[in-house]
Formats: sequence, C-alpha cells, structure tokens
Amino acid sequence: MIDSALPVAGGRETAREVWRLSRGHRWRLAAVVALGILSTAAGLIGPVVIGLLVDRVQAGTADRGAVLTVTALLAVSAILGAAGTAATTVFATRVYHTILAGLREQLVARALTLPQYRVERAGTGDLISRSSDDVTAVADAAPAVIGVLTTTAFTIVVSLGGLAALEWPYAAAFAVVLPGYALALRWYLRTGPEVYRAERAVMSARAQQIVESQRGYATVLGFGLGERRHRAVLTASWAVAAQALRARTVQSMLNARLNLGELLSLAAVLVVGFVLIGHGASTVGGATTAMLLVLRLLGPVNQLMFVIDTLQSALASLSRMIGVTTIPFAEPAPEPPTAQAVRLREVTFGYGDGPRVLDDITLDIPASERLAVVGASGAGKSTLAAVIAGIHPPDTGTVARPERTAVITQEIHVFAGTLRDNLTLAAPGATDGQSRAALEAVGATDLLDALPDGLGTVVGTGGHPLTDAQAQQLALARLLLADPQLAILDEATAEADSAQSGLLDRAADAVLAGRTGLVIAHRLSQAAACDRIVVMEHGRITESGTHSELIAVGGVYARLWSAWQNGSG
Ligand SMILES: Nc1ncnc2c1ncn2[C@@H]1O[C@H](COP(=O)(O)OP(=O)(O)OP(=O)(O)O)[C@@H](O)[C@H]1O
Repeated sequence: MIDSALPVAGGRETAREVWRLSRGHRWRLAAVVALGILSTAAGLIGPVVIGLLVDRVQAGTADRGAVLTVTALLAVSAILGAAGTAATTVFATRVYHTILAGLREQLVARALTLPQYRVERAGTGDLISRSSDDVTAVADAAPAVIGVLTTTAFTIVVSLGGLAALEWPYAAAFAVVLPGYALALRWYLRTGPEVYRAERAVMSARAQQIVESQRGYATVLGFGLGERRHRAVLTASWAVAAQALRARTVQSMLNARLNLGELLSLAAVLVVGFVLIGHGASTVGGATTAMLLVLRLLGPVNQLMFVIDTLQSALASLSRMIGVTTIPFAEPAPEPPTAQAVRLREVTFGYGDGPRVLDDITLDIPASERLAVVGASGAGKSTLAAVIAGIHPPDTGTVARPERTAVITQEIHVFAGTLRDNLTLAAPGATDGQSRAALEAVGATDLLDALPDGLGTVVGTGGHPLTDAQAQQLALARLLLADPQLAILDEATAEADSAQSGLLDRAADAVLAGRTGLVIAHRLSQAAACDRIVVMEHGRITESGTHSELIAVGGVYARLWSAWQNGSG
C-alpha cells in the first residue's frame, strides 16, 4: 500500500537540494561572504573612535580637530557599512530568489507529472498549499533571512573579535551570557518546529476544505449544503487561527528570554568595565567602546534568534516543497505495454482504507475489440476504467495496456485558451487542417461555424461558453487527434439529452474506429452496438458475451435490456 501523504524532505536532503539549486550562483555566494565581512568590519570604526575620543576628553586633550576627525571617521564608517550592506543584500537576494524560482518551477513540473492517484490520496489541498502557502512562506522569509544570514552573522563574529582585541575580560563577560542564549535557542528549537509544522498542516486542511467546496459547487448548491460547507471551512479556519496563536505565543516567550539576555549582557560588561577601570586595566574610553560593541552585538543576536524563528518556519515550508520535487519518478513498476490489447489478472482495488471496489477482476480485451461495461450505479465501472487507464494502480494483480492509452472521464475540462489549444493539447504537432477534420469527424462542424474566431476563439473560463455536449465533442475530437491505441470512454455521452445522444453516439463511433475501445455504457443502446459486453455487480464481472448471447442467457443484462427498452420505448 502506498503512503497516502506527500513526502516531506529531511534536513540533509533539503540542504543537498538547495546546494544543487545554487549551482551557477556560487561566485555570487562567495561575493556575499566577502562583502559581508568588509561591511561589518567598517562598522567597528564607530565604537573604537568614540572610545578614543572619550579618553581624550577625560585627559583634557580633545580639541576641535579631534572631534572633526571622529565625525569624519563615523561618516566614512556609516557610508562604507551602508554601501557594503546594500551590495551584500542585492547579491544575496538575487541568489535567494533565483534558487526559489528554480525550486518553484521544479515543484510545478513534478506536481503536473504526479500520477492522479498520488494527488487524490494526499488530497489536492496539500499540493495546492505546498505550491502557494509554502512558496509564500519561503519568499516572505527573504528580507529577514537575507539580512541576517549575511550582515548580522558577520557582525557577531567581527564584534566579538573586536571585544577580545580590546580586553579579553570584555569578550569573556559577554561569553558568560551566551549559554543563556543557547538555552533559549534549545528551548525554541524543541518547541518551534512542531508548532510551525502543525500550523502548515492545518493550513493544508483549510485549503482542502476550500478546494472541495469550490470543486463541488454544483453539488453544494443542488443539495443545499452551503451552510454545512461554510461550517466546515469555518472550523478549518479556526484551527488555523488557534495554531497561529500558539505559534505567536511561542515567539513572545522567546522575546521575553531575549530581553533577559540583553539585560544580563549589558550588566555583565558594565561590571567588568567597572572592575577593570578600578584596577587601571582599562580606560573609560575602552569601557565605552566595549559597551558600544555589546550594544552593536545585541541587535544582531536578537535578530538571529528571530530569524531562526522565521528560518524554522521557512525551512518547514522548504522541506515540504522539496518533498514534492524529490518524489521519485519510478512509480509501482507497470506491466510492459501491450501492442493493442488489454490484460487484467486477478485485480483488486479499494480507495484508501475503504472497502474493495474491484474484486478479483480477470479480463482480456483483444486488439481492436470494442467492449462495453454495464452495471448498476456504484458497481465499480468507472473505477475499472480508471484502473485500466493507469490512473489508479491496482492493490493486487496486474494490468497490461497499450502504451498510448487515452481516457475521457466523466469530468471534462475545457481549458482557458483557444479552441485550437484545447484540441492540440494531446497532439501538439497537429495542424489546423487536422483539428478541423477531427471536429468534423465528431460532428462538431456546427460548433466551429458558430464560433466568432473559429479555432482561434477563446473558450473555457472567461471565454466563449460551451454546452456540455459541445465540451464532450471537444473531448472526443481531442482524443481523435491524440490517436491512442486504446480509447476509454467513461460515460462520455451520459449527459446528453435524447436529441444529442444520437449525434454523440456517432461521434464516439468515429473515435473508436480502428482501435481497441472500452465504453462505460449507461445507455444500453451504446452497449448493444459494442462487440462484447461485460456486466459488473459489486466490483465483480458476472456476465460476459455479445448482446444476443447475453439476451439468450436471460440474466442480469437481459433484465436490464428489457427494462431499458420499456423505459425508452
Ligand atoms: N474517488 C473515490 N474515493 C472513494 N470512493 C470512491 C471514489 N470513486 C468512487 N468511489 C466508490 O467506489 C464505488 C464504485 O464507484 P464507481 O464510480 O466506480 O461506480 P460506477 O459503477 O461507475 O457508478 P456510476 O455508474 O454511478 O458512476 C462506489 O461505492 C463509490 O462510492
């Protein structure tokens, strides 16, 4: 049984993928490191010259020239620091967003090639959430993450070096407080990731509820389910709000620990300065420089802690995105393709943990045969079609099908785009002449003539509206252009009224000519026109034969046929 959830990449796999994606930008990464060190080193000038000035003021030797020199040096330090930081941020942003764009493209590409059963089992909402909420979380982290991973990290290293160079006890005083920060960080890393993962999970669940409500819009309206769906979305949204509150509470608790850390660091350096000055080991200017360096350090240390917070959240999203891109392409090994026939051996299938929907199905459809499947609603006909088409892999047993297999399911989607784009989706090389011929073959010349711009008319959402029957004709013409060896029509004409059904029957006929065909037939006239018919009951095949053979047997099919004739006659 395949794990139903989409995978989440581990830390190592995430790092490996990010490093791989950074290929081609590594000289920029090197520039980021060099510029970061230079610009933060420029920031050391300020505390040092202010300290020297304090000493000269105390000694009574500070004149106008000294003050002007200090001011000029402060200006130079500020300009160098700002220019360096700007350049570092530009380089880092380019690398960050290029890597993210590459990852997003890979995510979309993999999502579009995932087998439908993987998406169905995981829930469409999860996939949508990973390609929307998670991408946003990673992109939104950019300003904070880039700032810290470049300048602030360097500031900490350079300032600590400066403190040690000044008088080692100053660096030691700050170092004494560091375990407190380490403890705060440890607490946070234990608490944070779980809270963020839970937040992302409830976001996925909310996306799923919204997608389902939108997808099933007609059903929601038809059965007056609006209030119930509204409540489901509301519950999912409250779960998101509750998790968000938990996450923000954890952040506030981290904040309190950081404030305590600030207090202790400043107090420690002040006490050390007091003692050192008392023993003549430091000047007031030296103590001033040390305090300014610690003040310079506190901001980045706090930011680093907070970025670790954003970083955690972004990493949780990143690992979910990379989890999709690294799903191996090798799905459960399929049977080698057949030339044109279909061969099922002892196939069973159930949706998720639900009951068996297909039960020990063994079936052969020889090349060029047209087979109809009939049976009561819920017997498993559509599921059989989906398993034969490869949409769902069987739980047990084997399915062999031709390589070029195409299916028209009950949900026909007209893509937003021109009629030409819609037709040539599955046959990109098809000419306008071939597209017109396909429409003609399925009896849709009227449709083409009625459209204002012919094949160039925009259809689908926001475009020229198509009726259900026209959408079916479009799907049939698309299938004709794809020219599969096996065509599966699952109720392709079930929506049509009686005036259109004859037209659509003829269209289906044209599409199936010369290839192996599987027709899920709801109107028994469709079944009667096929070479062979199988009857399905509760996931099993109970009858098989030609129309006349099954009538002669006098079983389920014969009863269905007589009921259908009475009903339609
Ligand atoms: N995506 C799904 N997830 C879970 N259960 C499903 C899913 N699709 C179908 N089923 C269940 O599987 C069983 C067989 O459904 P299926 O659609 O294959 O039957 P059918 O014979 O084609 O019915 P109909 O003629 O009404 O389309 C039904 O009990 C149905 O509720």
